[in-house]
Amino acid sequence: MNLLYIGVCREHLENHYPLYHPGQFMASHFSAEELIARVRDDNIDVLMVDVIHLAFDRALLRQLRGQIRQINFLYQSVSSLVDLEEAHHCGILVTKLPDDVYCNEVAEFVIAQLLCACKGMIKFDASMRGGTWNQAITTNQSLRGKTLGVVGFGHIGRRIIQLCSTWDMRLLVSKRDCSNHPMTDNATCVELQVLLEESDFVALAVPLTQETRGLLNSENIERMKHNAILINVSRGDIVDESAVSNALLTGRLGYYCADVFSQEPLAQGHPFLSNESTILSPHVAWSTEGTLKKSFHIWSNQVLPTGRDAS
Ligand SMILES: NC(=O)c1ccc[n+]([C@@H]2O[C@H](COP(=O)([O-])OP(=O)(O)OC[C@H]3O[C@@H](n4cnc5c(N)ncnc54)[C@H](O)[C@@H]3O)[C@@H](O)[C@H]2O)c1
Ligand SMILES: O=C(O)[C@H](O)CO
Repeated sequence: MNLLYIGVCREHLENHYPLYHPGQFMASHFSAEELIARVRDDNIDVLMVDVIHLAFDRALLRQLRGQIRQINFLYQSVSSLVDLEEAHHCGILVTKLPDDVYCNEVAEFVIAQLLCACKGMIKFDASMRGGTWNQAITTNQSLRGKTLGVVGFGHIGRRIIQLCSTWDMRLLVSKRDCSNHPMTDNATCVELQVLLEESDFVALAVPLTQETRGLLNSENIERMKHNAILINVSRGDIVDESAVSNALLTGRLGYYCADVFSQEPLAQGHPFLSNESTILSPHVAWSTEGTLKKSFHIWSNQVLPTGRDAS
């Protein structure tokens, strides 16, 4: 079998799972034509995918039909990355990580982002490294008595609520349908609009779908409290990044903490990089030493042996 690793951090793979299947490596930026040519020229039959800028849509899958047996994602959530029905028609097996490999770690990361923003960690640290002892560079905020709103109540959203349930905060969640469970796990289920209007901190924990793309647009950002903190570990395109940048510049939003971006890696010169009210990380919320090992192990074991096809 011939594997092509796409957008994978090779150093992580080598450090945490030296038993990985040998294969070729490709960076994450390329056109559909380049991918098709590479697959054909190197007789690739399995794609091992982490960061990628293309979606495996109908047209691309049809071009890969007959050559690629499997697309194996190092992701829990692949809804926005591949047309699953078409892949099935094309005889391409799509595999992904199970849903609960690292939801705890992502929830912990959200809390780290929240604390960093509320406690001014980055600003105090930068000011000290700049040689000043300035206690007034920013002001700490308490979490007690504040309202945290979590959009999406799946594996990650539920874990965030669980972890925060002893902090004397008011906890809100928005789900697609609250009617059966208005109160759950110490959190009150409300409509998105209410959550945005009443939360001091908003964390996004929804998949990228047609419904959630651009969910945090300028109109919805306007609904948020002045100086609110917005946290995004879900997918970059769930927010309108330029609306967020503007809201940070005008002081409408207090902080944007983001682990995910519309385009990854984030382009040099992106407005988020020069804004003091962003806290940024390179899509690592999921990756602790333990989850890296576990994920690489599961991912490698999912590779279909040669001779077996997707059916
Ligand atoms: N940054 C990272 O390292 C990292 C790691 C894992 C997952 N993620 C992202 O986080 C997302 C959430 O992960 P999860 O494990 O909680 O997924 P999940 O599928 O367990 O939960 C998502 C929840 O969102 C709900 N939902 C969907 N559309 C909604 C909408 N319009 N309004 C309200 N709720 C809606 C779903 O019903 C579901 O309950 C993933 O889809 C992925 O994009 C990021
Ligand atoms: O969806 C996922 O599993 C994460 O974003 C990890 O890349």
